[in-house]
Amino acid sequence: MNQTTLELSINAAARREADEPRSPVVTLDRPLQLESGSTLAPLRIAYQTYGELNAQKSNAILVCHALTGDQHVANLHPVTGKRGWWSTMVGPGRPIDTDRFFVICSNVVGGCMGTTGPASTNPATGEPYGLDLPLVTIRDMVDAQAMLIDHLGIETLFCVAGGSMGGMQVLQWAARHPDRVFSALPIATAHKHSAQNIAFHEVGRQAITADPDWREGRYLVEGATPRKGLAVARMAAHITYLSEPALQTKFGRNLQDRDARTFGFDADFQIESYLRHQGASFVERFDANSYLYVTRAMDYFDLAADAGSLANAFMGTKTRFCVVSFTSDWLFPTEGARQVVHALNAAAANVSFVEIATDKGHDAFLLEVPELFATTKGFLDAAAKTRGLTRL
Ligand SMILES: CC(=O)SCCNC(=O)CCNC(=O)[C@H](O)C(C)(C)COP(=O)(O)OP(=O)(O)OC[C@H]1O[C@@H](n2cnc3c(N)ncnc32)[C@H](O)[C@@H]1OP(=O)(O)O
Ligand SMILES: N[C@@H](CCO)C(=O)O
Repeated sequence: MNQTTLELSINAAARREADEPRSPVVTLDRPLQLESGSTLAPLRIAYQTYGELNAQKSNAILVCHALTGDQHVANLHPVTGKRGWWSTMVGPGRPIDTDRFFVICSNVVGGCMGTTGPASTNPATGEPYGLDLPLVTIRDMVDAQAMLIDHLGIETLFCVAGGSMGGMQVLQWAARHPDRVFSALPIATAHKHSAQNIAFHEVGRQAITADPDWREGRYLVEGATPRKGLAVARMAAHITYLSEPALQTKFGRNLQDRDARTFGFDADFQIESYLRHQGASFVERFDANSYLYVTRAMDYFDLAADAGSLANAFMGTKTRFCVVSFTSDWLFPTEGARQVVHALNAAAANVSFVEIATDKGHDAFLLEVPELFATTKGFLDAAAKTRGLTRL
């Protein structure tokens, strides 16, 4: 995406948001103090809300998005035109029921859908930040969200929920703001990024920075776009979101629109064609520098190291937790979820744990998995009862 296209996309989002009164972008006066020691100002946060905030402001659910997600949880996406990434989960009568709850989701700091990120204008130069944006962490993402929640006048969130990197934010919220999180639903996640996951991220980043059109991160200023590098990064990453049985069932060794092998390097196999499609469509909706920043934020995440031990991170918490994992998720395996559950038990927290049997892999949290819907609904219903939340 060159600068013009990116601006068109962001402007399209802004135009759409202007049409929708509950889709604002807020510019906060207070600078964001980053974990690195730098500050970020002005801080722009783009967000979406669904449902109504009750008079007591006690029914707010913050949904945290994953690596390449954004605030468009349950509405049509302004760039792709597709339905929101969790529209199966969030909406009237859905497990996260917007007839009952007020749902908020903001684009993370470092992202590319309206919140301050590397494509935003650096006030010091008048040009896109590029790599001059300070590094951001999961904690910084959460601190920015806390500023948004303050701005909305909400003291305590009824629930913070999310999958993958969204789940990291859930854990960080519970550890950093225990009094502001009544319940927490971390899905397909871990308290730290594993060596294997850092390795996959590094492959993706190398693909981007090796693209001559990356231009040391100045591609927006220089009118280029590292499309090939970003597409390859996505292709490699996308494999990790699926599972071997799912790939086998979906594609096997089937040929793509061919009766016989061509004995060349075209996308002979369906799986090759599929990955090329995933790479090409990703480039249309995501910014390469954002990919560097947000993957790096995940790499640095390590709640146990920050707190001395994982149990310390949650000691004394009153938040009730439901930790969810998927049997075929090899990116965030169940073992990582168990470590979180053990630490929560050691911290005497109120925690339940659900491992869902599925062959859909890591991205199961984005798909129609009835057990995930039932778990989410059951957890929220029980928490709402404890909280004394009645219907609106
Ligand atoms: C918070 C967040 O995480 S937001 C970001 C989440 N969104 C994404 O990650 C988007 C890309 N990821 C995906 O599509 C993920 O696979 C999922 C899990 C979200 C969706 O999974 P599914 O519904 O099973 O879709 P599937 O993986 O089969 O992909 C379907 C796409 O592949 C295309 N496709 C399928 N087979 C082939 C093939 N042989 N050759 C080329 N393209 C193919 C389809 O046409 C479809 O394209 P479209 O998305 O442009 O309409
Ligand atoms: N496929 C999702 C989850 C990755 O962890 C995304 O792109 O954000």
